[in-house]
Amino acid sequence: MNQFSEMIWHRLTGLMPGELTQGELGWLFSPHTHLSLLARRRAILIVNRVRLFAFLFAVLTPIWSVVDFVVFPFPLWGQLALMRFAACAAFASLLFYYRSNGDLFNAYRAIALLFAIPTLFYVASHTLLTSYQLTGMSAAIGAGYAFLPFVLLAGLAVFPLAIVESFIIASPILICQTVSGYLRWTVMDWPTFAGAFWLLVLITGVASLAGICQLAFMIALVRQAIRDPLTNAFSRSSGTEIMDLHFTIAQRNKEPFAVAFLDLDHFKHINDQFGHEAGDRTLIAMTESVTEHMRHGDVLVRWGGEEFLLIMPRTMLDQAATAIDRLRKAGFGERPEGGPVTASIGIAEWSADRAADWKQLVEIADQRMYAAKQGGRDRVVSGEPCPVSAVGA
Ligand SMILES: Nc1nc2c(ncn2[C@@H]2O[C@H](COP(=O)(O)OP(=O)(O)OP(=O)(O)O)[C@@H](O)[C@H]2O)c(=O)[nH]1
Repeated sequence: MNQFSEMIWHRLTGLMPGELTQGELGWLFSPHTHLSLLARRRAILIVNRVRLFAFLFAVLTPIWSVVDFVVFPFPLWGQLALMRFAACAAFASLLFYYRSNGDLFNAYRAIALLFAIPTLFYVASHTLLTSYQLTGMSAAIGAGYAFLPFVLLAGLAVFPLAIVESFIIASPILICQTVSGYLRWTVMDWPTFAGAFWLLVLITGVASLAGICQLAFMIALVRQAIRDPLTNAFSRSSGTEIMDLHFTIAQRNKEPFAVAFLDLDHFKHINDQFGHEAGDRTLIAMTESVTEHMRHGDVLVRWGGEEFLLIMPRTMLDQAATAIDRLRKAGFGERPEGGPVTASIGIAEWSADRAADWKQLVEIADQRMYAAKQGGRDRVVSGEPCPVSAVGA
């Protein structure tokens, strides 16, 4: 990127709420690389918003029958009232029976169901209304029924969606509109239809932008909530959530899943001799080095003061030992008095160590870390009863 385009890029990204990092900006485009914690929180939020939407529509849809009753002849208002009560029942079912399980596909299904109800109502009511010759006030109110696709697409603004998601959700409605215009199913003349379609596209664009801004806010908020502010590693509370998630996946899919418990050696000495700030800098340097050299998909959690947990999904015990070896070779930074920062490390893998749950898995890794301390520090213990790898002790 040249200087000018870099400046423009910086200006643009500075406009995003929460000042997203370069990597996070890609998350606004597509959800496929989102962190599992972000995906889970977003799935829950989307389903909650679907239910809120369903509540509003369940209340408002039957109320409008009063207007239909005043302006439309019988049996038109009666038929519309039946459709409205059917739609109301569908919205109420969505409100009462749909719950989030934290899965994104479950959230997409909720949006699809929410949009399907007014779409069916729109098709049925539109077909019915075109069979009547309405004039005056009833024609004006009847025309209002044609606005339903606009309301639906504007409704996208309620959800924290990435660009690709908004596009996928909006395209069936836009395609249906195009087809109905092309086949002259619409009662509008061609220029009016083209103008209305253009407006629909604009509304989709603005609603998608609102959705992206919501997503950007959410990314920034989730980052603040799940990261340790000093080291930028994951905080303990989010670490437990990630452990729970990966343990369940590993158990369900019978996949390997390893963790390493890292505790820096003689860290208190750094604080005592060189002050707390030097200690902080050491922790930051250690985290940066591990983050740089760990595998994509692994997660570093600050478990306590100078204790860290490295979560390694789909990793067997020997593969975890190789990964830890690589991290140790890359180093954990330098002590203020000179010499390398070292760590005592315990590794455990759920099936090899027969851990019943993630807490037990962490407990085993913790015990092995303690064994590494007892064994003289600066070493790795990855199995009982004795250290299998003790380097540089
Ligand atoms: N600078 C800094 N120090 C911290 C932080 N959190 C915990 N500590 C310090 O880390 C030190 C941990 O000391 P110990 O548990 O005795 O561990 P150690 O000195 O590394 O000794 P061994 O683990 O036995 O090798 C304590 O002095 C804590 O105050 C932090 O965020 N910043």
